[in-house]
Amino acid sequence: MNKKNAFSISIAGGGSTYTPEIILMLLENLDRFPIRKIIFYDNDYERQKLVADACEIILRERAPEIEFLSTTNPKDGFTDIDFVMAHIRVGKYEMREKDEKIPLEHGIVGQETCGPGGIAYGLRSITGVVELIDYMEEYSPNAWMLNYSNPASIVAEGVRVLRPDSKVLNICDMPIDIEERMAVIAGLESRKDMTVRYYGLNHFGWWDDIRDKDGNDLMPVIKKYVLENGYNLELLNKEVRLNDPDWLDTYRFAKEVYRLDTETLPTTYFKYYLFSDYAVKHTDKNYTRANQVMDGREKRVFDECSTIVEKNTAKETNLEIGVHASYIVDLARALAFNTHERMLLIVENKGAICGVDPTAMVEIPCIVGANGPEPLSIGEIPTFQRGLIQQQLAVEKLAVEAYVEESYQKLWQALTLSRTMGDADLAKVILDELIEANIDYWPNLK
Ligand SMILES: NC(=O)c1ccc[n+]([C@@H]2O[C@H](COP(=O)([O-])OP(=O)(O)OC[C@H]3O[C@@H](n4cnc5c(N)ncnc54)[C@H](O)[C@@H]3O)[C@@H](O)[C@H]2O)c1
Ligand SMILES: O=P(O)(O)OC[C@H]1O[C@H](O[C@H]2[C@H](O)[C@@H](O)[C@@H](O)O[C@@H]2CO)[C@H](O)[C@@H](O)[C@@H]1O
Ligand SMILES: [Mn+2]
Repeated sequence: MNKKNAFSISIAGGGSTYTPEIILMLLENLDRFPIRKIIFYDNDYERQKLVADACEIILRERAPEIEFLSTTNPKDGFTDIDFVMAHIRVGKYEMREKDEKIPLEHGIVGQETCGPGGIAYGLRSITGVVELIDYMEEYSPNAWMLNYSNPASIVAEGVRVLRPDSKVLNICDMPIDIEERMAVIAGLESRKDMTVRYYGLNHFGWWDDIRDKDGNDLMPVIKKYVLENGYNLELLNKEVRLNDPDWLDTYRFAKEVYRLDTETLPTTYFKYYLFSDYAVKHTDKNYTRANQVMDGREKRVFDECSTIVEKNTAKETNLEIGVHASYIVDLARALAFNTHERMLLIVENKGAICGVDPTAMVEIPCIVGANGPEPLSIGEIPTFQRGLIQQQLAVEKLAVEAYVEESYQKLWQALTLSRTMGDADLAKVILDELIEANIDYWPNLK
């Protein structure tokens, strides 16, 4: 990594709906994190072009000194790079829609990262992410990859098994988003005014200690609010997802999840694992989240990019910065400037959570410096959490073993073991439909 000068960034998945907000975030943070070059890399030229053309205009207007390139050529995309920020969606929304609709057709949870759909997505993502790692190591061997391509748990396990020595950090912004909500509930300016203890797998974790900087326990005040409202902030007039009923429901539903264990505060995705009947009943199997995103975020972002390109200016753009982006800048800074910031990352357990497989890829607080993350010890956890983690971990490990060994049997076991699934025969029916749908993406299972 070139520490003396400004940094060079490759955004892999340049055509992502999140790319413009990442660019805006990087621009807003240039004083903390100087940049000399930004490259967009994607394997879909058409999709990336519109986003790239709009971002080129944004960059020209706000930071003309930054060199910009967009490409579908791996050598150009990964040469002379300090950080790869990766957010690819292998199979795009077309395949997300199938991941969601195939299980739902059989009365089983159909979700981007949970249950059979999440496993299907995992088997597609591993190939794409490993390919990016190989490009990075070939053309910029000292670079770090900050990866948030989903499903992060399965991707992290796949990378641990297939590229154990790679400089890849897997991250998620779900806990960040919830912590911002907790800070509002506790009357604080920002989540950075809190120190948290959190443990679990990605999209499958709990907070068991939250304090302000003076060490005061914030759990009681947050729990009191969550018991009635979940993480929905409408009561405080701070809700930012007013146009997004699905997310509002998910944040609100956290109160039901909380009631199941009032010692900890949960992440939202337990709605799908622990209350699957509710989740299925409240999903329209003909118009799932993939359809909502295609008609919502994707349309909004691409329409706005078109407007910028047509007007040849982004001075009045309504594109916004999200929490999704800010977290990656903090992480890149921690690595580049050895800040030793405390951050939640997905890392190998190695004893941090007692009673959980040492090779599990767990999401826990780490101190991040130039050498990468140093995980903090969590210690003993309650039986309820340990039981759930072990079961979900087995699902993720079996999915990766199935991918590596091309094993139909192990993938059937993975689907059967998912808490979202009941019956092994039904798991097999869903698996067979997923195999057919993923013919262009999955290994040939025997
Ligand atoms: N970790 C998190 O908390 C978090 C939060 C939000 C989104 N995400 C993830 O970010 C990713 C992007 O989400 P999105 O909704 O913007 O998707 P999107 O479909 O809009 O963008 C993904 C891009 O990846 C490209 N792509 C697909 N396969 C590729 C490959 N093999 N090589 C290079 N490019 C490839 C596509 O062409 C597309 O342009 C998804 O994986 C999503 O799940 C993660
Ligand atoms: O259904 P989608 O595509 O809108 O969201 C799926 C993603 O949801 C989480 O990310 C949220 C994030 O928590 C929130 O802060 C904000 O940035 O929006 C994101 C997406 O809407 C989750 O952490 C991701 O892994 C999912 O991909
Ligand atoms: Mn996530």
